[in-house]
Amino acid sequence: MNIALIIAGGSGNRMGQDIPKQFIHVDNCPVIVHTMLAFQRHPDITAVAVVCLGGWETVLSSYAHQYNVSKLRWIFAGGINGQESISNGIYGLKKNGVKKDDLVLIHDAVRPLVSQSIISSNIAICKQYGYAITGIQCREAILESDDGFCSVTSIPRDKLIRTQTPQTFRLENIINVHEQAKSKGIINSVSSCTLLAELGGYEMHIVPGEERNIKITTTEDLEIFKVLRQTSKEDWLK
Ligand SMILES: C[C@](O)(CO)[C@H](O)COP(=O)(O)O
Repeated sequence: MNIALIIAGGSGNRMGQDIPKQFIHVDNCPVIVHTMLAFQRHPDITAVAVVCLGGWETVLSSYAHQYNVSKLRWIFAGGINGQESISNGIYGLKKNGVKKDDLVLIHDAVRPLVSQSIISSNIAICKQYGYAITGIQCREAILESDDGFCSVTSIPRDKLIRTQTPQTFRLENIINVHEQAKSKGIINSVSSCTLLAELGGYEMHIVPGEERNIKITTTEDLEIFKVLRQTSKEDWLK
């Protein structure tokens, strides 16, 4: 089985809206539903699971029903940060009988423009190498700053990869990573790939990402999302 595990545990403070960003409507459909439908449409995705912000589970279920997200099978409780939310999701899958060799595509709820080809490549690369991380070459010059106002250092961009999601693992492997993190007291890693990097010793194979696979963080991103939907090559988006 290939399971999309969508992480929607965040409250979206940076958006400055009353509604968490994953539940904001764009073109009459909540962002998280756009995201679930992207996975639902992929023929190799067996099921969708969502790690949901507390108090929004019923809303999510009724949206899934309303928009016919028939592959949504599990909703798990969100954690206090990304690492804990992912952990809740993978242990939830294990408890619900997902097999250790099954693939888990961990994806941000607020990346609704993930393409069918990124999903296909994640599955293929994970099957071949064990760990698939979507990423995109850094094109900008990068400065390092402690306060955001002043910098005296730049970081060479040639080797820098900006990570996106999905980040894909066999269930057994990602559970093992979280077990190790627990035993080492690592509790606040920002993503699965940063956790693997902190633990060390993992070869994370990069799946080419896309600029349009944006993470909706600010109200400006919402505007960008609307425009990108209209100019998409993927017909079902329009
Ligand atoms: C996983 C991620 O999208 C990789 O770019 C990113 O780290 C998620 O960050 P957030 O803190 O959940 O917004």
